[in-house]
Amino acid sequence: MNRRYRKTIIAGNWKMNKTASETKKFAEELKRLLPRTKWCDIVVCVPAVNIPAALKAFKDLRVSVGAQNVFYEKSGAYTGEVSADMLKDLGVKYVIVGHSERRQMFGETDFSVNKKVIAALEADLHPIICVGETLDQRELGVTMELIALQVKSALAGVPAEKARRCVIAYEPVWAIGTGKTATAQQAAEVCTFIRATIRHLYGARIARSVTVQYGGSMKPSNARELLAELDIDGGLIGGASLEAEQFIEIINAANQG
Ligand SMILES: O=C[C@H](O)COP(=O)(O)O
Repeated sequence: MNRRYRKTIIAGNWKMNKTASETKKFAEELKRLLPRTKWCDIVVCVPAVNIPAALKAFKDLRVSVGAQNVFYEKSGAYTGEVSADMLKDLGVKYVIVGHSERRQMFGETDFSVNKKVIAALEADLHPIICVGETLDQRELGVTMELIALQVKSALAGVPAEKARRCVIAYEPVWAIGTGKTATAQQAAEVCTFIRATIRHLYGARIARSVTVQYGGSMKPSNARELLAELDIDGGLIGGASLEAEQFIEIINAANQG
């Protein structure tokens, strides 16, 4: 089975939720519930201001801490921004790039996503690159073209040895925070297409090793079915990652997949 070539990653995206003390409380609950053996990697992407608290709280749990955004310049007059080197220096391992909320509300484009991916990789971070279509785009029948464009743009100029460190998260915009999940078949179809796009860019060996996640209303009740699909190597989870018990159920589903 090809999955042995790549990591299964269950990543929580807390978005703009939880204070530093709530982060500590969550880590304590997670510690109590965490299975002894974990086949999947676990990541929690917290608000930037809570990264030090999260690193401290998750230190002994083998849970990696991720950021939700990064700026592509190394340093300078960019008020409010955080560089990849700053994240790396703190001990962050993953960073979400191009989430649809950032594309829709904060003017993120395929061009800035590409610059952020390159900056993250230069700092030895693992970018979690989000791609996904809106409902209009799905209904117009242009999902695959759009996904190919987003994947190719994000990886433009990224050499093969760095591409294998990227994670791609397929997040249909219509399924984010709506309670509507893509069916396992819909999600798998796009995740397989993402892998084919990577194969086209970098060849079969790299395509086999890149983790492709699904995100969009993933929860305990649908995680097992989604994660059973061979080309879905984990999840990027919003709402259900805020409750330790639900997050653990998804981790357990990945462990059994
Ligand atoms: O990054 C996570 C996604 O936006 C999914 O969020 P959700 O699980 O709340 O739908």
